[in-house]
Amino acid sequence: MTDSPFVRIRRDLHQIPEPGFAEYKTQRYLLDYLERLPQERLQIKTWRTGILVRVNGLHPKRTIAWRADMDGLPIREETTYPFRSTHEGYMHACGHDMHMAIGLGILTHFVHHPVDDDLLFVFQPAEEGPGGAKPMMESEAFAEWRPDCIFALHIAPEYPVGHIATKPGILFANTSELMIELTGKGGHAAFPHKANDMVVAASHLVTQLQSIVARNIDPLDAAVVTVGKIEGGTKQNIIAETARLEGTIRTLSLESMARVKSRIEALVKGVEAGFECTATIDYGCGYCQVYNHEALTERFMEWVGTQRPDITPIRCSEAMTGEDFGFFLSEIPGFLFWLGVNTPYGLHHAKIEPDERAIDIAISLVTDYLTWLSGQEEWPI
Ligand SMILES: CC(=O)N[C@@H](CCC[C@H](N)C(=O)O)C(=O)O
Repeated sequence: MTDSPFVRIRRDLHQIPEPGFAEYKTQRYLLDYLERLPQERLQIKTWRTGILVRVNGLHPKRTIAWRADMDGLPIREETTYPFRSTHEGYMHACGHDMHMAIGLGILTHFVHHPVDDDLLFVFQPAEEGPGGAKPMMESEAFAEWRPDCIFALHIAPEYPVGHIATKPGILFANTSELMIELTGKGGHAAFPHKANDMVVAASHLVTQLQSIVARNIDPLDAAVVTVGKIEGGTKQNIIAETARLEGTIRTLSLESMARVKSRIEALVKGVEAGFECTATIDYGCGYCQVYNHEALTERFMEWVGTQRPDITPIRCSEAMTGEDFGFFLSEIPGFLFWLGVNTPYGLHHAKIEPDERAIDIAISLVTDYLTWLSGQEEWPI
C-alpha cells in the first residue's frame, strides 16, 4: 500500500499501457482525474489522444509548460508487481506512467497554489513512435496556448532516488527508425540453388550494418545502428522469400545521420546485387536531438544545488536515447532532465521496476522550481 495519491495513479496507469495515438483509456483516465479537480483556474483541451491543460495564473505575463508523454511499449511485462499491465503484450517500460503521474501531481499543486504566470500541461501521445510532439506542436490547439518555455523529465534507472542529471546543450541524440524489406525467391529447403534465401541475405546485411559505426563514422562523433527485430520465412524447411529488419539509427550530429543513411543505402544495394533480391528502405519516424537551453539549464542546476539540499544534481554526458521532446526544444527554450529511479533493469526492459519514491520527490522539486521561476522578473532566455 502507499499513501501517495500519485503513486496510486501511477499504478493505475501502469495497468493500461497503450500504443502511440491509441492512448484512449489513458486519456480517459487523465480526463476523469482532471474533471474532479476544482475547475476555476482550469482550461482543458484534447488533441487526438493527448491533452492540453492550462492552469490560469494570478497575474499572467508568461506561460510555462510542463510535458509528460503517454504511450506504452510492445513488451510482455515480467515485473513482480501485483499491478501488472492488463494489456497483454504491452507495458509501460519507459516510465511514461511515472511521467504522467508526476505531471498530474505538479498540475494539482498549482490548481491549489497558483503562481503569477499561466502554466500549460502537455500530455503528449506517441513518444515511442510515430512521434506526437511535432504534430501536437504544429496544432492550432497548441498554437493558441503556445508557451514561453517548456520542461520535462525522463526516469533514469541508473541514478539513485534523490538524484537528477542533465547538462546544457545536447542531451539526447538525433534518431531515425529503419525498416528494410528484402524480397528474393522462396523454395524447398532441399533445393537452395533454385531459390534466393532472404534469411541468409538478412543475416549478411545485419552483420554489414555493424561496420558503419565501426568504420565510417568518426569515433568522436557518436552513432548507433541497432537492429531490434528480424522477421523472415514461414517454416523450418521452406527457404524464406522475404525478410524484414527493423531498427533505429542514433547520431549526435546531422552529418553523421546523413552518412549512416548513405552507407545503409550502399550496403543494401550490395545485398541486392550479391543475393539477387530486391530491397526497400523506410526510415519511419525521425526525431531531432534534445538540445537543452544552455542558460536555463545552468541556472536550474545552480538552483537545485543551492535550494534543494536533499537533491543531488549531476552534470551527465549526452545519451544516445531519442525523445521527440527535442522538437519542442527546437522552437521553445527549456530543458529535460533525468530523474533517478534506481532499478537494475534498464529502460525498455520487461523487468524494470522504478523506485516510486521518485514520484513525490519530482513533484516537489518541479513545483518548487516552477514557483521560483514564475517569481523571477527576468528569465535567462
Ligand atoms: C526515451 C526513449 O527511450 N525514447 C525512444 C524513442 C524512440 C523513437 C523511435 N521509435 C526510434 O526507435 O527511433 C528511444 O528508443 O530512445
